[in-house]
Amino acid sequence: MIRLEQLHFSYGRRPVLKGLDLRIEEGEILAVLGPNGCGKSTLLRLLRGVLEPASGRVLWRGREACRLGRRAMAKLAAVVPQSPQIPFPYPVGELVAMGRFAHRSGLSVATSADRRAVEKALALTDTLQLAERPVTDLSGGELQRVLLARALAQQSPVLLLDEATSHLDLDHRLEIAELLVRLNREQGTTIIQVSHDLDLAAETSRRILLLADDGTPAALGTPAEVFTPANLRRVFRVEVRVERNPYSGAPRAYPVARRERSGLSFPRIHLLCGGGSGGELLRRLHLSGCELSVGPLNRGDSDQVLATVLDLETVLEESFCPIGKTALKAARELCDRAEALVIAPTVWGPGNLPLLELARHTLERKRPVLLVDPRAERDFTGGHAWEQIQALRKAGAETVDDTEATLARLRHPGPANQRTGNRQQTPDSG
Ligand SMILES: Nc1ncnc2c1ncn2[C@@H]1O[C@H](COP(=O)(O)OP(=O)(O)OP(=O)(O)O)[C@@H](O)[C@H]1O
Repeated sequence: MIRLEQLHFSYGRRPVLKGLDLRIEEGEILAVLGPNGCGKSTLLRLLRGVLEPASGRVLWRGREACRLGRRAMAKLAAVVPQSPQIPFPYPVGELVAMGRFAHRSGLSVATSADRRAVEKALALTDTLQLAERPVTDLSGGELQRVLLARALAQQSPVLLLDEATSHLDLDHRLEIAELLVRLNREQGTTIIQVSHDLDLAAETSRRILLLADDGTPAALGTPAEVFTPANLRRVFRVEVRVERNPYSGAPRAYPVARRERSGLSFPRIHLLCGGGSGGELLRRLHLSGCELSVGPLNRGDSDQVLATVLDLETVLEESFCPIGKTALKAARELCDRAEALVIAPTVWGPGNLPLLELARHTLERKRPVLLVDPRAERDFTGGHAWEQIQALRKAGAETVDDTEATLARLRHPGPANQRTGNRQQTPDSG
């Protein structure tokens, strides 16, 4: 029904949309998602023919959108705009009746069909009680429902919605979402909705077009195909965990954390931790935007669970098992790829003692090793771990007090600063 062919658009010299190819079939529900300013509303304007592409075409049943004319377009598509300026205090009923203009000629009076369409649209959007109120007095959410009523009164086969539920309370948001799905199912209305509500888009749409911030298409497919942590991270620069809504089965994206863009001087870091000693370091290093790998960690260890949530490259060892040769070898490979090794304030026992080999190995490769708040009292190996830690310090491992100091050190490419100097600790000093 609608075809976009190699669509490019610029405002002046500033390109906004680049290379969009898309087919929208009759009866489809398509959501267009993407960061602020990526060109979603511009795409709707191009679809309506209000804007003309710089190159490429927008075709409605084979006819170019920008050549269709206002009345012909209104018969094909009704629009719910993002934030319209309505300067005149029309009564709501009158504004909704304006949706009928494509069906009327000149100043002809409203027919009973027009009146029925308006009443039905007011009823469906729960705005009948607002019919006499001036539109300028409405709240944001009421106005959105009235604008949807105007679009419904138009009885066009296609609805173009630009963030049409952004001001609605939960009850009305769900009601309008259900209404759109019902219109689509019962009347075959094609719906193209721009939204920032990822979950609602996934619940109601059959396909999602994800635009990147440079206006290129980043992904197109079913919600399950498009909602992957990698796609959403790339487009929104946010770490998300994708789960399924247990009631509807639709994918649901939970933001885990925003990645800071200010990088560390060491773009790739390996972290040794375990037993919860890595919690804050894992989160903060991950947020810093560096590539973080971790392990070996025993399955089920709380640090391992957090590393999985954060989608980190992790070397695993079986639950409650000492760190074995295979895991150690895999971790050594990750250490070789890292520019720095951080060792969390871990409790040392015979099971994880071999990890300290990784620190020696990293120092031999002339890469920094940071020991975060090491303490003799955490050594449960009869002094072996503490002995090795002291040897590591002599060989150049740096001591840092806490997570903050670790990040501060990693922001600087040079050797340890005075605060992170090798504080001597004896088994008694703690
Ligand atoms: N009339 C205009 N003239 C010049 N630039 C414009 C115009 N309209 C929009 N832009 C710019 O084009 C880019 C895309 O705007 P658009 O409104 O399509 O983005 P959007 O994805 O809908 O954003 P949002 O999610 O914030 O609503 C933005 O950088 C915007 O500032």
